[in-house]
Amino acid sequence: MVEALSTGFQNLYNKYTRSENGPQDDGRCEIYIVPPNKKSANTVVLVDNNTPQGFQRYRPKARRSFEFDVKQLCISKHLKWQIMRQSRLRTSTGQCCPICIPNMANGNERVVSNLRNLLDIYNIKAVKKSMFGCFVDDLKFFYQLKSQEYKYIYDEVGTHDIAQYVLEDEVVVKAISTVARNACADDLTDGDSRFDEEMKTQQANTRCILTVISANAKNWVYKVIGWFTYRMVSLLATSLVVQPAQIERVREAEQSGLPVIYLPLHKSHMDYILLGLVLMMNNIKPPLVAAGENLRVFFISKLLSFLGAFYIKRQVDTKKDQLYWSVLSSYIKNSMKNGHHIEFFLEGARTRSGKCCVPKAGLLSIIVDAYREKVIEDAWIIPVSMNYDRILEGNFVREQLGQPKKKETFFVAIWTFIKAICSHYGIMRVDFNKPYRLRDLYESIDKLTQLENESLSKNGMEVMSPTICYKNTVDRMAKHIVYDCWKSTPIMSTHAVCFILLNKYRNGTTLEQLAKDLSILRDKLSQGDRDVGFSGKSIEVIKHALDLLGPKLVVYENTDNGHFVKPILDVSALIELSYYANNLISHFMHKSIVALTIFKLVSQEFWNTSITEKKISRKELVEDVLFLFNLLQFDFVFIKPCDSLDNIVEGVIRSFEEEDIILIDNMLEEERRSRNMAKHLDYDSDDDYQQSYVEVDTQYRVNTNVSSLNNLKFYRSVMMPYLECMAESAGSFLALSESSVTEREHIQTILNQMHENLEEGILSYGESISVDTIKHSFLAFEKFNCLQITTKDNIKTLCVNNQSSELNEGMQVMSEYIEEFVKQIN
Ligand SMILES: O=P(O)(O)OC[C@H](O)CO
Repeated sequence: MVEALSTGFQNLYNKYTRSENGPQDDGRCEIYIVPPNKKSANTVVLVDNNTPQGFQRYRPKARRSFEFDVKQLCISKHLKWQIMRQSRLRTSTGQCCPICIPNMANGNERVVSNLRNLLDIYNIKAVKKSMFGCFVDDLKFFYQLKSQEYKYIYDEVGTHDIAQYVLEDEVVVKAISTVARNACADDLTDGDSRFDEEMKTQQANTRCILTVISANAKNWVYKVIGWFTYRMVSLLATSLVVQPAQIERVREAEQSGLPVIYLPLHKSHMDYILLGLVLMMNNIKPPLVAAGENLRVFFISKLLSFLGAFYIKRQVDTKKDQLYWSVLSSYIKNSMKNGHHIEFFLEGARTRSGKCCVPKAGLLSIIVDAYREKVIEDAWIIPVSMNYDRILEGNFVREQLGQPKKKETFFVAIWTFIKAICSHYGIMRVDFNKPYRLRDLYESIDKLTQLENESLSKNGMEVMSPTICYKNTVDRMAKHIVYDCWKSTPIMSTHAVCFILLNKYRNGTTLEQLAKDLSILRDKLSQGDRDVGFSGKSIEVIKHALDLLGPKLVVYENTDNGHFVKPILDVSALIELSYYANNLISHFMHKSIVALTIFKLVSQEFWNTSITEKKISRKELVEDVLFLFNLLQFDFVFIKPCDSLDNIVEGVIRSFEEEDIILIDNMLEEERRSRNMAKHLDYDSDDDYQQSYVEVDTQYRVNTNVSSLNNLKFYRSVMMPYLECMAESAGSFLALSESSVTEREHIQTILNQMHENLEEGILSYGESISVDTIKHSFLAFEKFNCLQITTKDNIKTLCVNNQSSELNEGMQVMSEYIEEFVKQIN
């Protein structure tokens, strides 16, 4: 992979001609070329004409003209959202992949699904209304819930509890003796007695690890806490929405006797609470939940453990921490074997940016191992997404701006709870993707990995070892699961409103215009088989969303021309707004990447003259899209392992044809046909024939009319903040006087530089300031061989100058290449 990336980049490097924006007199490189303020007919381009030299400036004065008052907030808090009353055909989202799980895939079926609000227990017919009122009825409902069996929980069943299984596990026993042997390797003088002593120490260690890891699920705690959580969620949210059809599928999977692996995308600490509550209220056995050790705080840790939480280290080096890893693996495997379901977050931590994070495959590999080692016959995979109009945590702005994460403590939790019940959070929604078998996904992805290995061997390249093959397979499985889940996540009202405001109306618009845009967006989402977490008239939806977002994020004022809505454009507000807007990136990311590339490929004169179209080469387009996919590989999962770049580009081009951005061409159809034919020949023919086929480069005709241009600009703006951040990061290394710098220090330098550039109007998007993306840029540059990262005593050091100074040159090219994407065209 590393080699493929660096070769790809080397090719770019070789053919690259330098941009005009090289280093300035003072040796610093100009980071940005600022866009022209080209005003268009339908005001898609956001321009402030008062700013000098046509720079875009988003530095608002503080405005406090928000209309909502306390009374209105109270009304809104108790207003039941109409959503559950609508019985209509909805897209059955979260279907299985038709390529990897063909036996379970149903295409884009639509189902009659009457969404249900679980907070309304009378409506869902969970309990009959009694004369004692809802408080007693709720209690009765939770008391009557089915008691689940948790037979192998530590300390509960005496000698045959799960701890014994783990302690007797061959792998754990081996790990104990290996660690003991390693520990006394430097002290051989004392012989066996020293080793025996060390064995005892490691056995005690194993028990300690197990005590921390083990969950202690208890039925009565589930019921009491379930009831309490239910009351709490009723206070915070207007509704907790689920799709009954999805719940039925989960129930079927759960009753099959196989373990169920719940894999939610991680947005909030509410995630595990909501998932448990939803399952419990539907009499489905809740899973054991892998929780980070950061949640082991006074009282709460015990409580969560009674609710099935097992605590794991946030980062485990499987080689250095061999004992820990073996105990954890054995605990999870034995739990599954003994009838437990498991829940964990593939992303590892809550998303700080609103979009999904690139998954980590560690825990998934334990599940796959269990299947391969025949500890379990198979398992059900259920990707889950929890969606919130507003998250309880408030926002992650501090962390995105480089401040350390606040530690979880008992008092912080209590304070968050008190703050939460004084506020309101709109709709919460839990969606379950269609369950599928672990075996099916594993076998399909493994086949792909084996094919790749075969092709490496055919081409005389070094083949992957079985360990690397297996690692790749599990990595790909994790990516596939997260990609599918993210793509099928419903869009909430706040997500849609923030998205439109940030990408179309940064300078504000009327409420009516916003409602029109929301209706268009709803149609587009529905055409793309995306579900939305709201219903009703667009104007009401917007009012609901604005109410939740509040005056710190949006200005909503009465003007002579009616109601005017405008996002607050200071950095903190922009980062928070983009957190919500980023939920839609999954729907627009491919179009955005292609739009960014088209802008790069068309030449300068294209925008100034009266030409009606401009041809661009498909080959170059695909190359640039590939470059962007690789550059942003630590921020996004762009592509499922079973899909191809070609397919994705082709899909975007076809939809750009429908939108008249790319002009339909008869020749193009011809070329498509011959390309498809060539593809088939590729599969069927022998090598000699393949070599004789020479692909002709297709030329796409880009339409230059105003509407096409504005659509392109809109799509481009979706991913632009990420590219701006990458460009800032690459540029920062060129201004570096030292050859190496610590990661921490350099992140701060980049953040300062970005704030300065934003102040001067050089940086267009305040939300591009993100510590996450900066860190990911370092990793990407390392893959491209432009940067070296070394870690010593947990301190990361970045180095751009090696002895041959090739790295620095690489970074120069990298910076200039990214500039080509972020520059704005005259
Ligand atoms: O987002 P983090 O880093 O606080 O991690 C959240 C995880 O749920 C911890 O289990």
